[in-house]
Amino acid sequence: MMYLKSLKLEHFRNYRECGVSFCPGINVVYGDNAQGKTNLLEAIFYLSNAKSFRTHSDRELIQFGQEDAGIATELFLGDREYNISVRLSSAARRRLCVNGIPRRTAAEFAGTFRTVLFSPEDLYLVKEGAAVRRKFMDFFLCQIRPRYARALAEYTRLYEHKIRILKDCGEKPSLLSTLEDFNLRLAQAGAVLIHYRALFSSLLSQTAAGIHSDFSGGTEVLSIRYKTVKTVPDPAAQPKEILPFLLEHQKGLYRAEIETRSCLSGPHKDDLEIDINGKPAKSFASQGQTRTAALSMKLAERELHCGDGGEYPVLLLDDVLSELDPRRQEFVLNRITGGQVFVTCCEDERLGRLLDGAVYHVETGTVK
Ligand SMILES: Nc1ncnc2c1ncn2[C@@H]1O[C@H](COP(=O)(O)OP(=O)(O)OP(=O)(O)O)[C@@H](O)[C@H]1O
Repeated sequence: MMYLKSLKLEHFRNYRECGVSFCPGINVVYGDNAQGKTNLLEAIFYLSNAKSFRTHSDRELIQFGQEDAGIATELFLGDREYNISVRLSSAARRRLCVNGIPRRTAAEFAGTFRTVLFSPEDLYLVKEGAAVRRKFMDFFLCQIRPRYARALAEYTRLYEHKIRILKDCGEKPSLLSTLEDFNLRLAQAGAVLIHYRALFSSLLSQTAAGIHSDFSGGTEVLSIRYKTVKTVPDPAAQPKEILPFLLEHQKGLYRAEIETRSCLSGPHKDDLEIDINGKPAKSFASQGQTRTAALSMKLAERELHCGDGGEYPVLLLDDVLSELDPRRQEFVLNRITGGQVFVTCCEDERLGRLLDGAVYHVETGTVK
């Protein structure tokens, strides 16, 4: 099992100094607005990902008026104990350590333990444009498949280059001669993305549907379908089998790409179509249904992590209980089993539904 035994914060956001122990099951953190609940989850997320989910600037994490900040945890993983720590400084490079040994890069540090986060922004997974859903797929796949991460980096680089060629070819028509090579390499990297996204989506769809059904007491059917380049007959096929179909699609759009000066063909337009009871969730889901669907997708992501690594990741649920009816709240508090969970909420009256686990009260940067 993977779980955080304790957390120490020093000058992190609104925490001056704080040490807290956690239980291996569900940990509910409640308190009024702006007391430090999300900050606590942010610290745990940082230890797992070497970055915040709210800001790109580490300086923002250091308490106002201070020069450095620290986050540290004792973590159980399998039957071993790890000490993971981060030191942030406004004047020097940050220090990332596992068991006292410095890790030079985020890639070397991140992933010692895994987290799955649900924050209010994840409602965009259901309601917003396709980019959010592609990011969701990419974030998961990059963590577990290095080949995918390499293909994505290559695709992004080539895509940006191709866009520049298409923009500049009006003034410099000679640039067009390089397009063929870019298109081939884009399609090669794109075929890898499509293959992995298709496998992921199919597992995600099955798992999230089962969770959503339980969550809604059997009243709702969630379905998720992967949408990619339409000439590809079987997106789960091996990349080399996908490649000719991508090249065919690119060919069909060659003129249009030059006329519109934009890249129209490839998996950078992929999406996940999400329906609830046969209707597009984007247009028709209520707020509670949207939250249930987004949360089911995140809980499915947690199951897929477990299927891949053999351990449940630590689940961080920020402000998930509001807008859910009592039965759905009960599901969150009591039916997510198998790994450690952190849930933040505002009022403690909901906690009457909590059967097991530990409750913490956060007030102006202190945890009791
Ligand atoms: N670098 C910092 N130094 C000191 N305080 C900070 C820093 N960054 C943020 N804060 C403070 O942290 C508080 C917000 O904490 P947090 O986002 O954890 O709130 P929360 O308890 O999750 O509230 P809500 O229920 O409203 O989401 C704010 O009062 C903010 O001013």
